[in-house]
Amino acid sequence: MNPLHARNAFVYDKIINWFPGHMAKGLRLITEKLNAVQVVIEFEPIAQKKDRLIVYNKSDLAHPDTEAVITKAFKEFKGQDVVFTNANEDTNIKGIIKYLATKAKVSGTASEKELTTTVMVVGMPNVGKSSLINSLRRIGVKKGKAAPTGAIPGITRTVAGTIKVLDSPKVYLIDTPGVMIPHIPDPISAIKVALTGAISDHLSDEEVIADYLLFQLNQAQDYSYLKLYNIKEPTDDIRVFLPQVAKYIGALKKGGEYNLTAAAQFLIKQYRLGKLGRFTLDDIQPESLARFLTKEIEDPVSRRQQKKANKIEDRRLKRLQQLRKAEEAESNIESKL
Ligand SMILES: Nc1nc2c(ncn2[C@@H]2O[C@H](COP(=O)(O)OP(=O)(O)OP(=O)(O)O)[C@@H](O)[C@H]2O)c(=O)[nH]1
Repeated sequence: MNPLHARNAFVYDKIINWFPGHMAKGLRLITEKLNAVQVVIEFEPIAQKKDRLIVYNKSDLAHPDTEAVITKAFKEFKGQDVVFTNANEDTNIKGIIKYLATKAKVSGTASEKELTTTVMVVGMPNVGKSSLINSLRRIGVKKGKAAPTGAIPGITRTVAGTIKVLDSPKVYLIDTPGVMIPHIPDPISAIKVALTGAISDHLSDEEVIADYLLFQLNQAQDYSYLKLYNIKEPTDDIRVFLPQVAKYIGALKKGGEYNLTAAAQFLIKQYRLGKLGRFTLDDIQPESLARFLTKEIEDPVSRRQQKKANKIEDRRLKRLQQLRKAEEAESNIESKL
């Protein structure tokens, strides 16, 4: 095998903006409903004021070494527990149910009081929110699918009603549509997000995503693609790589030319299914995680979003107070009549 002259860095400068109407609506509904829940299961930070449980789902696809580093960093810099799950295999689901049960509070009418936890599940499209809810339901109440799932982002379109995942105490979950920040400022992050399936593939060029995948594989000196697709020599050139993959899968256009888009789509799908092995796209070193977790507090986008969410929450509380006052005034009048 010839030594590979791999690229030192991946160069890409396209900014991807994807914030369809249903996401804007979803974000609004999530913020509005936040008052009604005790716990938020998050796939990324959104609700600083609530009890939060951060879930790293699809842990079966990530590099196994990353779990310990992430757990330690979240504990150290955020005092926050994280859970690693595989929602398709019900891995680590029992622990989540136990945690949610500990958060139950007394609710209901005076005659029928009960212990309840209401939980909102939030995160980017395609991270497995609905799959996690179904898994919690399978384990908690031994019941089948309640939330629709699928490999295309945007399956869940609205903030649905509650789904029971435990009987005693009662634990209810609220599924939400996948939401993203409207603007991903860094083009490489946008490719990573696209690779995870959080944005529609056609928005970012599939061949660029496949090129990034090749770059990552070569950086990790993971040449499993040679055996997988019957390729003789490692390459870091997507123009050399894609035709060989197209040949392997028999993707040809009408004139007999290799269909490179089909080859790129195939590779992306293989990555998402874990066929290219378990690896993590982000740099999960203790130092870079420390930088990320401390920067998050300073991130102007997060702060702006938080400020906006706080404002909405304050407005809702004010409105609630006004309504209560109006109700009290009305009942005073009625009692005098
Ligand atoms: N390998 C693996 N795949 C998973 C896991 N959880 C979910 N998936 C798959 O990921 C895809 C998306 O899952 P969903 O549960 O629909 O994701 P979602 O976050 O609800 O998606 P939106 O409705 O778009 O927000 C499906 O094809 C699932 O089978 C997991 O833990 N491991």
